[in-house]
Amino acid sequence: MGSFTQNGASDQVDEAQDPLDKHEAGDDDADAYTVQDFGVWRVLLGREPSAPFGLGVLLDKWGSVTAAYPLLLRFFLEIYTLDPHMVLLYMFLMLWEGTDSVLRLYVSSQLLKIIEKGLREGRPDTRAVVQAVLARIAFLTFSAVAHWIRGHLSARLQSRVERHFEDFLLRAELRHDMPTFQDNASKSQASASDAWGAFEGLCEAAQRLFGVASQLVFISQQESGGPVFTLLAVVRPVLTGLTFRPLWMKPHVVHSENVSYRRMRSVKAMAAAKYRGDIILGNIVGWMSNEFRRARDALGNLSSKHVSYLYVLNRTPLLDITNNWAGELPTLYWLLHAMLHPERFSVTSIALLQQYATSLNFALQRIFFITALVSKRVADVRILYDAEHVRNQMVDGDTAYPRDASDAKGMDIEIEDVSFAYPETKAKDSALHGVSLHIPAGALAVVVGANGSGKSTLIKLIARMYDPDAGALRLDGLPIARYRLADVRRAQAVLAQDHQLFPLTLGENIGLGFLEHMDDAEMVLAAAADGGAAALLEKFADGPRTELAPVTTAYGVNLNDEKHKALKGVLRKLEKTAEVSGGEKQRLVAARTFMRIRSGNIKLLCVDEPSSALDPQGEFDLFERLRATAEGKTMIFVTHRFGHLTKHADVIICMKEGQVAESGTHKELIARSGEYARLYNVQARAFSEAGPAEQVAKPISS
Ligand SMILES: Nc1ncnc2c1ncn2[C@@H]1O[C@H](COP(=O)(O)OP(=O)(O)OP(=O)(O)O)[C@@H](O)[C@H]1O
Repeated sequence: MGSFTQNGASDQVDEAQDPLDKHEAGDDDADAYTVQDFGVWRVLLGREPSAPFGLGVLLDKWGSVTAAYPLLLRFFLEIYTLDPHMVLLYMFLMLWEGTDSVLRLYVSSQLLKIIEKGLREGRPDTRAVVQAVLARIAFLTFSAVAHWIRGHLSARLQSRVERHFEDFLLRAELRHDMPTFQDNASKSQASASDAWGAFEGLCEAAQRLFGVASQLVFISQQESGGPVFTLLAVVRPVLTGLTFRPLWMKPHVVHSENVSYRRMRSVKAMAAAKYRGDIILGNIVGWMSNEFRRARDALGNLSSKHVSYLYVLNRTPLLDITNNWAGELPTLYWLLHAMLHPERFSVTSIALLQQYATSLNFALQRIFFITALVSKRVADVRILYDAEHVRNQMVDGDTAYPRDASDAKGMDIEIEDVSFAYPETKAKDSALHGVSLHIPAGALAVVVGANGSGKSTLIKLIARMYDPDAGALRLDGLPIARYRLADVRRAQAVLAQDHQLFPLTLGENIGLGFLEHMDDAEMVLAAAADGGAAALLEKFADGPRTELAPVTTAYGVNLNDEKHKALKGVLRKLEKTAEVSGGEKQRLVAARTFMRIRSGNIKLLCVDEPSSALDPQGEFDLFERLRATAEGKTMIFVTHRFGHLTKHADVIICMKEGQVAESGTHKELIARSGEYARLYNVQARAFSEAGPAEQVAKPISS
């Protein structure tokens, strides 16, 4: 018999053959990759240009950097215009810090030379020593001050840049229509912090390049340095840099196939607060401990250290040996030089040569590291700007709605042979197929039908959240897609079952229905009363100014000591969230719709079962007020309850399996004894079979 569990974690350290193995690199497969295991990790390594010592990769990356020049120019100009003075000063200080090493070398070489001269002549030149020491102190002081100023500038500039790109990304994302938003491929992977990372990283790369260039020039011109020494000192860092190919620089995918490791992780995840109730009630504490221990024992010595670390361990020691030998070249040069020109040699020159070699080695190694990062920074900038090129899948129209200033208060809706499947279920079952119906302006339509029959989908198409795949949907005689989307939205109010409360005040949550009067306290309170939320507002001390779920910024650190009880108390009171019940939330959302109806622009009101959590009286009151407030406008109510609404309906549309099963008035549909009558009778029977008390709520009779 099959099992649902990954049982026997202990005997499953060795896993079955990975099905991905068969994708191993083939010569003609552009996307090929190879599979390697490191500890508990399986790494799929993408193919890269093969070149000796990674030189090809390096050139390739620089190529991509130069190709991105126009984009980088835009990026820097955009940041520059945020605060030109601050940006220029920041960049100047960055470059200045780049010369830090060469200035350090210069100052200490001067000091060493003066000391040596003093030692040789038997009497130190006090004046020169004092001057050199003062120069060194001045340089160190200036350096520290420059660093301090840059730290301050960096904190401000970073926030400025991040906010600027947060705004950019927010605008790019907010303009997406529903299908685009739901399409994962259109989601930007960029973040505002990447923007700052790119700016800072690129400035740092320039700083390092400047620093290395100045060191190379300085050292090659020194008496105790020279071009040959400079060349030899460069060999080791260049070799190390070119052979430096850590995992993070390679295109790769990491995952773990190890059942024991995965089991350990999932049991550990089960300790989270949200599972605690189920764990206690299910009495599975003992099982969890045993399972964890079994998995732990099965893993034995297999390493689960970060895969980057394990990857580096895997490389041949020959590279390290060669690099270390290359590092000895400057020493060999000194020895040779000392043997050939013993008169030119001194302790100072040896100290200086050593300093030069160390400094160059460090600076050049940093350059290779930074170079690897530069191409990532450039890619980040590209991804950032790509966010604005995502095209909406729905095309906006250019006709104003309404087309004329007619007195018609309602919206005429014609649907002809419409079919539609949700983007993520394309090619599978359609949510609607061959739907045709007509709701005249000012009519009250009630849509009924079983779960999943397509009622909400119909509303979503009328509200142009999606476009039909086939057929025509006309508003006031013109295809909906011909109208400007913003105009259509302004003329519609949709109250559905899945609205959310925003992390704003209660008043704002209502006021958002009519932006121009959002701060009109009187109007907000009146809308709250219509939505049945007036009593709720009074419940909170801050009334409409209450924030239910304030944005949380507060946190405390190291407050466990008794001494910090007061601070802990303050933290507990800060940014406290408040709760409302499901029914109260629906009342607040309904109040927002009443606010929207008050805008005076509404020609269509769609109400899609917004009352699932309301008590019967609340639901009755809500529907009555909605009908009264939207009198004369077209109204579409989606409901499962056959009650007072169907009595008032001009047309009832009965949906079944994505199609209109039938439509007509209540009387007509009951007389037809079709799907509507069947659904109606299911409810009616429940009432007629119940006792007399329940019969009070009996549905309307035919
Ligand atoms: N966002 C979505 N993505 C994919 N399929 C969806 C989505 N929303 C609805 N569907 C599917 O479309 C079909 C019609 O759903 P719809 O929500 O219109 O039904 P409904 O009649 O309003 O149902 P209910 O009475 O349960 O609210 C269902 O098969 C449903 O699973």
